[in-house]
Amino acid sequence: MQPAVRLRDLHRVYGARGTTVRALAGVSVDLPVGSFTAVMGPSGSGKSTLLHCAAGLDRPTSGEVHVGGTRLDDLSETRLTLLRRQRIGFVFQQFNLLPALTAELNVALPLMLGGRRPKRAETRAALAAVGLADRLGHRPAELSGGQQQRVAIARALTTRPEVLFADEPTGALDSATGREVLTLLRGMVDDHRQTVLMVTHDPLAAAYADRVLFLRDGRLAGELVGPTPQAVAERMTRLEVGSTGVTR
Ligand SMILES: Nc1ncnc2c1ncn2[C@@H]1O[C@H](COP(=O)(O)OP(=O)(O)OP(=O)(O)O)[C@@H](O)[C@H]1O
Repeated sequence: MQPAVRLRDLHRVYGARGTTVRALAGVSVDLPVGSFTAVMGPSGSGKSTLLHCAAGLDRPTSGEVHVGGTRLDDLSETRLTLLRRQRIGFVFQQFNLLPALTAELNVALPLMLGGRRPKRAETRAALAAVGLADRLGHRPAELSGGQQQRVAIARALTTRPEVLFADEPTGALDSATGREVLTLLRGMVDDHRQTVLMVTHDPLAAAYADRVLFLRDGRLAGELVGPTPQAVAERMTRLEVGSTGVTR
């Protein structure tokens, strides 16, 4: 079966002559449909760059990115924008909700941008699914951080994306709220066979995934299948000792 995401020999070099940074130095990996994968590694190891290239938010310098059967890295900007809207969902650390819009309208927005007039029942069902049926009319400033992240997840889910890309989705949340968000992501994979790729610094968060990919200096430096927080933390400690990047 075709993987949800296929990355082949991805390289990403930033900057020009003299001051170049090699953020990705040849990453190849497949994400099976209906899998939850976490990406970890020391600071500067290329995690966000990998996620952005895989999601079509950034273009690799060389290599191939496939989402479903579509090759992304050589699409025109217009077609890439359409594909992102229709087939990819995003959740970021800082929620990225529009402050002037209610929760309900924030959730409806991707469908509207896709040229559809969303049914009220649809957006309400998405908010109910993340436990926010009673917060439809609230604006982001009237919601807690965890509630805002749940709105962002509901928004990402309304288009039923093939792949959800999450960049530190629990980074701005306390641990209890973070666990709720991770349980929602886990449920998307288990109940709806969606595919999730999540960058995180937190071994507890990574342990919600089926598999953890470790990056070091822009390269894959191993993986853990069926990760436990302890095993992830141990592997991270070893990686940080050997990394040439800034460690934390
Ligand atoms: N737009 C850019 N221009 C120049 N260099 C960049 C750019 N984006 C990232 N880099 C560099 O590429 C490398 C990888 O960055 P990236 O953000 O992917 O790392 P990361 O593993 O996500 O780090 P962190 O855990 O600190 O968020 C770093 O050395 C970074 O400084």
